[in-house]
Amino acid sequence: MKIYYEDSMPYAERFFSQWGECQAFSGKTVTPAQIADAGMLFVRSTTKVNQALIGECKNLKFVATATAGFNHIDIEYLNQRNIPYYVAAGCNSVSVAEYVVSCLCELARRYNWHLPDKTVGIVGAGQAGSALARKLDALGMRYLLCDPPKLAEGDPRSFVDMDAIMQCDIISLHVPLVTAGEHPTQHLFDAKRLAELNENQLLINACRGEVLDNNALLALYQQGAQRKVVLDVWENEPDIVYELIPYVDIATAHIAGHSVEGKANGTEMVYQAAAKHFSLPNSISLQPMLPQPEHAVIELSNQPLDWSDLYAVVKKSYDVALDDKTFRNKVVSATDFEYIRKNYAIRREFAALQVNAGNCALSQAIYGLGFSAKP
Ligand SMILES: NC(=O)c1ccc[n+]([C@@H]2O[C@H](COP(=O)([O-])OP(=O)(O)OC[C@H]3O[C@@H](n4cnc5c(N)ncnc54)[C@H](O)[C@@H]3O)[C@@H](O)[C@H]2O)c1
Ligand SMILES: O=C(O)[C@H](O)[C@H](O)COP(=O)(O)O
Repeated sequence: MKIYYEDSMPYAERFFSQWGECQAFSGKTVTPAQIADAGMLFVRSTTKVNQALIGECKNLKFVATATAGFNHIDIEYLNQRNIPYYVAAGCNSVSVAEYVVSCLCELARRYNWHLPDKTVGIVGAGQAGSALARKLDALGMRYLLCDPPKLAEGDPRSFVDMDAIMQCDIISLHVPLVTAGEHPTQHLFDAKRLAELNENQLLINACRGEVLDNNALLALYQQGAQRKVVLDVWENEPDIVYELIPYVDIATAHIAGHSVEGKANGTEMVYQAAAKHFSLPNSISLQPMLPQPEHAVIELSNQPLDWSDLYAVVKKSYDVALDDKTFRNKVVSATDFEYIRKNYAIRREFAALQVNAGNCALSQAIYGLGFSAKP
């Protein structure tokens, strides 16, 4: 059975070639004819899987995406054709949470905030929102969760409504793009909600661009309003509202989930799911393929720790300010946006860094964030 995979899936060749003939394609240029004989189709979010692309794939038996979001897949169409599909749920939740932590540390330094004084409103308490909550616990920060679907399912955690979220110092969005139904998220932050925020609150969007009305935000800025905003995702990527970039505090190119582990987990999860579906061999594991991290050990045990040490450890592992700088200097077109995503620097998750931080409240916070203790 012929396997096609999007060329942005790391380690795909090594995982899938054991099962037979497999071929990479570019999400940007793929044509229906190119994948017409596909038996399995593995993608990331830049390939739109719909009738236009797979209408002629008569032998297609399985579709999978190595991403958490799946709004690029026409599920109704797959269901109509009885083609099973798989989503790598949670593959990059730690990466997204660490992106948000890096933003918090960067902005705490910039605005002289003491993070434990801040309350965070997490909208969407799924994999990424929950991973963030665990990191906030480590930092001693208070948070509220808003997730009406989870509440309706009987999730035992406490949930609040959007009115309570709007009172939080920091609001972090982790919902899927949902355009219809009982709990839509498209333009959840519309002109009205954006206007209701005050200039000291921080709004972070690292889920889908369409959850925040980008033109409404631009209009607000152009009227002279001050808003603290972090945008990793944008409406209409890659051809985004470029005029927004100078106004926002941190601007990045949809890379919150792009740690080495976050992307590679997606490929491995797709491999395991396809192996299970077709009863294929599944003995290849990801861990030995991962590269050694650059800053393997940080020694802090000989000094009294303060918050600046914690920020420095986070920065050494992942410095979102560098991504922001690259973005600001480079992005004036869709091609630039795509270029940054395709050529993104190697970024490891906190766990890849060993820290010897001694034993005090802040060293516990460092380990709680996910950094490994030096043996
Ligand atoms: N920037 C990135 O690189 C990046 C990386 C991963 C995921 N994402 C995006 O973030 C989204 C969330 O990721 P995840 O892994 O946590 O997915 P998830 O499915 O585990 O969690 C999403 C949560 O949002 C909740 N939700 C749905 N509608 C809601 C609403 N109206 N209000 C509040 N909550 C609502 C769901 O019940 C669910 O618990 C993905 O769908 C994807 O679009 C972006
Ligand atoms: O939904 C997800 O998992 C993320 O948004 C992911 O980073 C998107 O994947 P990409 O566009 O890199 O294929």
